[in-house]
Amino acid sequence: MTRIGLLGAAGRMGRAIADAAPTAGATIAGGVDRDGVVIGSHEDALALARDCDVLVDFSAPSALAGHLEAARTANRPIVIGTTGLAAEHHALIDEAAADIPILQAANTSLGVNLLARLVQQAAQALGEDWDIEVVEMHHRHKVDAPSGTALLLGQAAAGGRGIDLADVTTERTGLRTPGSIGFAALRGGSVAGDHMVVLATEGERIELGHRAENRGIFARGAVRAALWLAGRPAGRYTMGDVLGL
Ligand SMILES: NC(=O)C1=CN([C@@H]2O[C@H](COP(=O)(O)OP(=O)(O)OC[C@H]3O[C@@H](n4cnc5c(N)ncnc54)[C@H](OP(=O)(O)O)[C@@H]3O)[C@@H](O)[C@H]2O)C=CC1
Ligand SMILES: O=C(O)C1=N[C@H](C(=O)O)C[C@H](O)C1
Repeated sequence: MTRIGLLGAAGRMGRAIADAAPTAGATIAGGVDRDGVVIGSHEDALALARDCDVLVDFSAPSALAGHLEAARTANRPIVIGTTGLAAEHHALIDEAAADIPILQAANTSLGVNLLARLVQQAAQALGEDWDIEVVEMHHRHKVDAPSGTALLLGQAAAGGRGIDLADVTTERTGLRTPGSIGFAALRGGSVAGDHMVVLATEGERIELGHRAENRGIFARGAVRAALWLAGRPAGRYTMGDVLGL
């Protein structure tokens, strides 16, 4: 059975993945966090990487470089679910993906990845007189905003229009810029993750959305991604590859 090494093991997602693994077809080889061992006996990410088939990282952007280094040194595949990644983090992932298989996904649920396809199609079918706004709500503990998923959905919409998201993100004051894609982030309570893409024009609007009822959907998706990634050649992969979308 595939043995997962958990990075960020003490966190909400780390615990959810440890719970989901046995029924999703994997075992947990061990888990480490900022302060070392959480599950098993490995002292750090490198020791864990050497003793597992695939790493799964749901921690924080500041941990990414060290986790990639451990995966590379031990020659292990790694699933990265951490969000809040900047361009420099994506550059590190691209570089490491020359040597090892890496799957980076802002959202590992089937529903959100299908939603991204629907958003892409809708944006492609509708003209620029349809304004696009992405609204998300998460629990009070979340630190990054907009969520990684909101950005993923924004990128899907921009892709449908054949443009780069970076070129059409908008300021929140003054008159709305035509063709821009806007974001709104709400934080509160225990919301596992709600996302809504609103496409609005004069007289009508379309709302395409997804609500996560618990973290189990992300955890099962992460385990599925890990099973899929183990044994692949070096390269950078997406949940779309795993799910055949
Ligand atoms: N791709 C997806 O489908 C999903 C992605 N996420 C993302 O996963 C990440 C984790 O989410 P969540 O579990 O809720 O967050 P938590 O804060 O509960 O867990 C993160 C864990 O990582 C640890 N950590 C932080 N920095 C470091 C570091 N430098 N080195 C080692 N460990 C570190 C934290 O330790 P400490 O508490 O000491 O800081 C904590 O135990 C977030 O980026 C979130 O957005 C979440 C859900 C789904
Ligand atoms: O932090 C969370 O909880 C979540 N983060 C991911 C994101 O930023 O999109 C995925 C999910 O929405 C839950």
